[in-house]
Amino acid sequence: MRIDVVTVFPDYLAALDLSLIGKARQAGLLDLRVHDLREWTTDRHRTVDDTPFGGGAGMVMRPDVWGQALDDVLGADGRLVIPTPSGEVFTQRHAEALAAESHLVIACGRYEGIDARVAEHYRAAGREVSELSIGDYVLNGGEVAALVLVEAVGRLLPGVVGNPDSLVEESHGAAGLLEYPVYTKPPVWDGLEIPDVLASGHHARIDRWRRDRALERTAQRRPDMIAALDAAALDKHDRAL
Ligand SMILES: Nc1c(O)cccc1[N+](=O)[O-]
Repeated sequence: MRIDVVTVFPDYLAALDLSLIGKARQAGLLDLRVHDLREWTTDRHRTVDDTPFGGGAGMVMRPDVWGQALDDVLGADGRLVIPTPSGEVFTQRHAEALAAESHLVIACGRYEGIDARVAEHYRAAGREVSELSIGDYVLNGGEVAALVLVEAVGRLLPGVVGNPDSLVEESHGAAGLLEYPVYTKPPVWDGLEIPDVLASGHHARIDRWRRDRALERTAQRRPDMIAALDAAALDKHDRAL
């Protein structure tokens, strides 16, 4: 997969040289390219923004500069992704869908955002344009969201995560539940012991205990996820909880 990130702060994406994503890039599993939007400016001051029509505080990023950049970077197969507080909330389902694409282009807005005609232009040209939010809070730009998107999508690519089984039981995974609590050595720490069942070696009981804790945790913290569960996914033991 190829992912292009276009931003006025390319150094912000340096963290993607580290850890699993960095290793995936070195192994050729992920072709990640970061571009400075100012490369597409034509004026002496390398201007990327201007005042908003209709008035109001802040500045808006210019459609002409973004259009030049995205025309060059999208190529024939790029799917445009725009991190924005006004987007659909990004979920694991979005990550899975984006991981199935061959080429993503992430346009990182700053200031008050990118002129709305940019998304409109590429939708009118028949492109898939995903405006996605990583959460209901205010950031200074899309770069942090781009880091989240690249990591969430990149780790799903074949060969990136060492043990693909570990992708199955995660929070927001196939079961649609939050992850159960995890424990490791020492068996007693600060006077706190691990749950006995986890040291029992009885795998059926351990599996049951883990599902019970995942259901309880999800019901307490994310009742919306419980409500979204397919009833058929709950067995009679689950319903008795
Ligand atoms: N929340 C936010 C923002 O304030 C600015 C750019 C992108 C996002 N977001 O993706 O959630």
